[in-house]
Parts: sequence; structure tokens; C-alpha cells
Amino acid sequence: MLVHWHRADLRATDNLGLSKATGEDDVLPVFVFDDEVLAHASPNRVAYMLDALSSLREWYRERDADLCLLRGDPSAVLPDCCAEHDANGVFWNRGYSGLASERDEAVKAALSDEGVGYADFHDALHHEPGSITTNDGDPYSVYTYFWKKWRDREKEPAYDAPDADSLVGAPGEFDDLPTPDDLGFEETDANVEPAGHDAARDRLDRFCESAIYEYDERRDYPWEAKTSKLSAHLKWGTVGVREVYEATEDAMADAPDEDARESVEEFQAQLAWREFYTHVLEFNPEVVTQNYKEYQEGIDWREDDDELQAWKDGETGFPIVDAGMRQLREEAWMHNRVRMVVASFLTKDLMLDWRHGYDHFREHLADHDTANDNGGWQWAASTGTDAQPYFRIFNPWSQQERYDENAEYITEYVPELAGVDAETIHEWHELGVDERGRLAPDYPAPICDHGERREAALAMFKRARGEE
Ligand SMILES: Cc1cc2nc3c(=O)[nH]c(=O)nc-3n(C[C@H](O)[C@H](O)[C@H](O)COP(=O)(O)OP(=O)(O)OC[C@H]3O[C@@H](n4cnc5c(N)ncnc54)[C@H](O)[C@@H]3O)c2cc1C
Repeated sequence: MLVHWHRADLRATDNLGLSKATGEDDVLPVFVFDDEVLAHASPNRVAYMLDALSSLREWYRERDADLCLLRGDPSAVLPDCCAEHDANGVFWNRGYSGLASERDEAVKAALSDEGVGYADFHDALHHEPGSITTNDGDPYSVYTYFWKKWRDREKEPAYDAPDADSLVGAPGEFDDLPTPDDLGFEETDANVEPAGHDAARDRLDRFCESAIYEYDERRDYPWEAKTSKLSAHLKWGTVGVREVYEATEDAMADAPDEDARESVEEFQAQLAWREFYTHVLEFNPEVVTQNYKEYQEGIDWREDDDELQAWKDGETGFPIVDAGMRQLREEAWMHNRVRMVVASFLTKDLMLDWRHGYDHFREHLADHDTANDNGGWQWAASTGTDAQPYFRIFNPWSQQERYDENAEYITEYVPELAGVDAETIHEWHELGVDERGRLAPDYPAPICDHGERREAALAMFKRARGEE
């Protein structure tokens, strides 16, 4: 018998490691609550993970098997599990963070010591880090070139879910799933999206029916919600990348015209961003805490706890920023356009270090992924690969007018402004104190002046570049 060790691949369909294992022998699926990994988690992500585990376990139980749930250091509990169930090998899919690699090495050594075999597979991306390089064999630091090679490279087809008769089961330490409290976490207050493969497949199918054909044109408008919302599914592996890509290729084949085909390709290009940032992290693990792009004199970020707190609480008086930050707290997710706006606001208007923003996102996003989150933050802060140039600073007022013209997104998350017309919301910074107080007494005045801060941010970056 073999063990398949589920990690960030909480699904049975299109799972390479699981398919390889069931192709060789009977398989006991296992998940390990690893305290060292949990130390980096948050209530929202634990809630999402438990929901995904519940769905996966149900899938196995419907097939007279079971997901064996264990707790502890995988390099200790996996060899014990193999001894108990007479398994002679452990299969898993690779992770690409530093923590995952260190843990995998320890597990391999422990299994070898006990004479248990192992095999790990490349499953989470279409193209493994290091497989797409410049013609000189170096990793890409510019996305466009990476994307062209990624797009043209052949993709593997999706793997079917294994047959029930190749699966066995044991409940392990948990007949019932542990609660967040059992794992040392509070219950989340956020309305976290349903996890699990059925939920992912449902989202994917609905997205590929029509929204994918308008993706290129509509994906930037947060009030429309025209993006796929697959990010947490891709992060936790409740859907496989091959399965997603195949659905987009089917949509491509059914596309009514050239515009629709271009739109499908634009969506595929976002899937490639995810892989690009994973490649960047793999070859530059230091970016988790350091700027990718060095500035000669270093960036002299401001320190301001009150402004940082106002940003976290969605109380800055900049409606689009506050709407985004409140969406994050309420739903453990935020629309991409608004992520860019709030990240630019933190780093260029408040001039606070991107690491404060990254930490806050890591705490709240159900889809938090080290590579993507870091890539997004360093892009906004003008410190990353292929980043926003330092002199291109989003104006939050024109961003909200352009992408939320009727203030529908803003008023959904900032109810204090519900009775105020959109035009006035877009001029909030130009109104007098009395008028703001009359229109929305509980909503704050802007905490800073965008024009002044823009000049100050440009000066901060010029000093960092040694130009002033
Ligand atoms: C400051 C900042 C932080 C971010 N943090 C994360 C994060 O922790 N986890 C995360 O998955 N994405 C992150 N992103 C990227 C992007 O905002 C989300 O992937 C997207 O909003 C998720 O919604 P969706 O699934 O509807 O996206 P869609 O537009 O439907 O895109 C499909 C998929 O492509 C991938 N993708 C899309 N855009 C990007 C991108 N810019 N970079 C990398 N992958 C992308 C995601 O897996 C996404 O699910 C961040 C962006 C910024 C600006």
C-alpha cells in the first residue's frame, strides 16, 4: 500500500501525485496538521482549509475510503502512519516555498531512515520553476517574455479522479474534523467563500460560460465582479491547474469571435502571472522580506501607526481604499484592481513600507500565497520584478471615478456613503468640513492630501535613487 500525503492539493480530481500512487497500488490519503505550518496561518485561512478538508473527506467517504487526519511533525507522523498501515511508500505533490522545501527534505530523510520509499511530483503549476528560462538559461525577471514562452509551451491534460476501488481509509486522530479552536485559532468573522472541488468546479463552469468572454474588458470594474474568484481554490489546490486550463481551452474553442478569443487569452495570461511569481520566489527566496529591486540609498519609508491603522480599518476617508479594505475584512478577498489601489495608497500616499501591507494581507486573505502576495506588493511599491515605475503613482480619486463610476462598489462596503450621490463621493476631498459632516457624519475626512503626498513620494524615491 502507498500513502498520498495531501498538502496544498486538497482535491482528488486532476491530482498528479494521487493518480501516480493509485496507478501503482492501493492508496491511503493522509493530511497532517503541521504546527510549524499552522504558525504562519490565520483564522480566515484555517477556516478555508477546514472547509476544503471537509469536502475532500466527504468525497473519500462517499467512496468507502477516508482521509486520514494526523497532527504533528510530518517527518515523525508519516513514518509512524506507514508502519501502522503497512505502507511502503509516500507520494506527494511539491510545494515551492522555502518552508515547504525544508519540510520535504526532513520528511524524505525520516522516511529513508525507516526504509520507506517516497516520490514527489510537480503538480501545482503547468511549468515547474526553472523550466522556462531566457535563452541563456537564466530565470526571467520580465513577465512579457515569460508569458510568451509559457503560452506557447504544450500543457498536460487533466488527470481523472482515481477509482474508488484503489482507495482505502482510516480516520487517523480525528473522526470529526478539528475546530479552529482545537488548532489554536479563533473562529473567523469573515464571510469566507465555500471551499472544495465542487465549489471550484461550479465557479469555473459559470465563469467559462460567459464572463470569460468579457474578461479583458470588464475585469477591472470591482462592482461587476466579472473575475473568476478562483484564487483561493488555486492556492489550496481545490482545483487542478490542468483542469482550469482545459476549461479555458474549451471556452476558446466555443468563443463567438476574435474579441472573445483574445479575452480568453487574457485570462490565461493571469494564470501565467501566478506561475511567473512562483518562479521569481523560487530563484529569489529573499524577496519574502527584502526588496527585489535595490535602490542605491535605500527607501526611507515613513512610520505612522495612526495612518497605518486607518488604512487597515478602512477609515482613511478615501472611499475606494476604504471599500477595498473593508471587503478584505468582510470576505477574506479583494478585487484585483482595488488590491492595486490600496497597495499604491499605502506605499505611495502614506509612504509606508510594503511589508506592513503584505503582513495585513497575509492575515486576512483566504487566497494568501507567498509568491503572488509578495509579487503584488513589490509591484505596487516599485521594488519588484517588472514593477510599476516609481514615478507612476495611482490617483485614488481618478481610480474610483474610472472603475466605480456610479460608486456601487464603494457604497456596498462603505454604508456611511450610501445616501451620497456618486459625483459627490468622487469629490469627497474637495468638500468643506461642514458639507462632509452634513452628508455623511460618520465617515472620516481624507487623512492626507493626495497631491502633496505624491510630490513627497516622488522625492522619497529620488533620494533612494541618489538623485537628490
Ligand atoms: C497587492 C496585491 C496582493 C496580491 N495578493 C495575492 C495573493 O496573496 N494571492 C493571489 O492568488 N493573488 C494575489 N494577488 C493577485 C490578484 O489580485 C488575485 O489573484 C486576484 O484578485 C484573485 O481574484 P480572481 O481569482 O477573481 O482573479 P482572476 O482575475 O479571475 O485571475 C485568475 C487567476 O489568475 C491568478 N492571478 C490573477 N492575477 C494575478 C496576479 N496579478 N498575480 C498573480 N496571480 C494572479 C490567480 O490565481 C487568479 O485566481 C495580489 C495582487 C496585488 C496587487
